[in-house]
Amino acid sequence: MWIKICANTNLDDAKLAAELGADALGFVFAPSPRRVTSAEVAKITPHLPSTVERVGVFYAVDAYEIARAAHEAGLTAVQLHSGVDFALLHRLHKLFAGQVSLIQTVHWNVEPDVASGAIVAAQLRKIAADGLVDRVLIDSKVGAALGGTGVSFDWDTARNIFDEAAPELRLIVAGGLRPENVAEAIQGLNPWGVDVASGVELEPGKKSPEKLAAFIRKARESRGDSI
Ligand SMILES: O=C(O)c1ccccc1NCC(=O)[C@H](O)[C@H](O)COP(=O)(O)O
Repeated sequence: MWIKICANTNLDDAKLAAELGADALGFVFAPSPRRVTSAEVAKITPHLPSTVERVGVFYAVDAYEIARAAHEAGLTAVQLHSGVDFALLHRLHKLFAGQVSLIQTVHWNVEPDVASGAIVAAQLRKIAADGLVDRVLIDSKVGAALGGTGVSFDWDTARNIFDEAAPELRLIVAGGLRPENVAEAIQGLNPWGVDVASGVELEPGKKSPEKLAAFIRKARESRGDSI
């Protein structure tokens, strides 16, 4: 089970998450109460174990801007978090030349009258057919908010879609995960990975050591991973 702890803003939280066994740490460059700059992240990443992925979360902005930030901040992966833009993905793939990996987010709109299941399934099929990225993060869209919402999407509907739409993709579940529900998400959706921001916080931008430890332990236990 791949575990990403997202929206880190300071060295203490990032080091603790790595010590507790996170596989990846996220830093939000998109507009957010947890937003960081590449200069701030550059002071954190040199102190992290080299085995831990450092993921920058970006909205679709200019490819060179993303590449500059990734280089300055010492990122090993970029997560594109505002719609699927194949031209941008291909530009970044070329610029990074295998040095920085790409994760594409697909949003599940939680509004009850939106056919989110069908929309997500269609996007997954297109991403799989394009063939450039194999890691796709599914996150909740709540009104205009695209991340850090603390809201889960409809796991019951998602279950069949994840199994059928694009079995070749490595799916990462996000949106409203917490220590109390991460095992249920893993057992119900069988994702390749899980991702959390607000569910392990004391307040926006500050992690709770207890929640971090509980989240990572419960995610690992639910798959029978060694802790
Ligand atoms: O976390 C944010 O504040 C955020 C804001 C805008 C875009 C993305 C953001 N986070 C990206 C992530 O990968 C989060 O882990 C994901 O949205 C889940 O958040 P949460 O529901 O709070 O666990």
